[in-house]
Amino acid sequence: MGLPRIPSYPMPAAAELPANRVDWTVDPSRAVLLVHDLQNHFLSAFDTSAAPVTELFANVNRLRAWAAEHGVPVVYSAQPGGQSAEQRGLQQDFWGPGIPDDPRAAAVADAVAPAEGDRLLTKWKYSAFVRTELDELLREQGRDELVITGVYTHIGVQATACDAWMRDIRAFVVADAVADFGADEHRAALTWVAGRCGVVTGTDAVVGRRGREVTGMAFTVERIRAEVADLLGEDPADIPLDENLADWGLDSVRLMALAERWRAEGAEVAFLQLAERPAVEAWAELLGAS
Ligand SMILES: C=C(O[C@H]1C=CC=C(C(=O)O)[C@@H]1O)C(=O)O
Repeated sequence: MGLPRIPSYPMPAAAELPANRVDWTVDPSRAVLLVHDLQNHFLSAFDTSAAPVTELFANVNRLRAWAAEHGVPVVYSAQPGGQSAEQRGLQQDFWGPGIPDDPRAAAVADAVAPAEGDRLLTKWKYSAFVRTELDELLREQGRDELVITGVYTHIGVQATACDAWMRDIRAFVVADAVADFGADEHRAALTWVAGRCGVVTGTDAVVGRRGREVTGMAFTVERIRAEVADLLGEDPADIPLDENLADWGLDSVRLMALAERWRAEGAEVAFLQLAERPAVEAWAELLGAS
């Protein structure tokens, strides 16, 4: 009993996604991003250095960056370790004792760890709505769309998407930001969601070129400074050119948002390069700014 060993399998590509029955598209002003159960215990069933987990982490981080850029609240669900048989209920019959009483096993994987301001839900059942405050949280914020990422596609992800439908909340399952016991279960879950309760989409389609129009503007020191100022809610004139922007509150999620935005415009710049020397002048050099 317990989790299977999951062999590596390729993440589905955009061309392989099932046809959706409805034509909803994600609206950042209505959406909440859910990172579902990406805890070390559940990920230990995979080789986390291989597909689909490598893509899963990268795509969840792209979505987190998109969320930071568009003011989309981010919610993490996580089950507690060391649950009693009573707390486990029927989960005990299907999966045994679950997450051990070990903080490392219960922690969200470092690669996608929550950022400051993200909400954490303690989860008890397959659906992230059951015995949690997810429903209230959406309603409090006047939001009715849930963008779902995490594991496992045919268990909690599918159950949460279905539960969202019961509550008239539009679920979007991001096909390449979820992972499963194998390619067959992954595909079957996506097909069921697309036909019965939500929309199946891909990371590119959510973050893609939708949020911010490609400006076609040349990179200049002033443009970079203005974008940094905009992200930090500061006046561009106050942003120093040669100081470490981490000291100005530029965290890794915002940094990812910038890398994502500039890459969408064709700039060959990686998050790690920006993180290495986080200053306007250094980035201007990287971007070949005039
Ligand atoms: C990651 C999930 O947890 C469930 C799946 C397998 C084992 C479980 C457990 O042992 O608690 C969970 O019920 C999910 O809801 O998809």
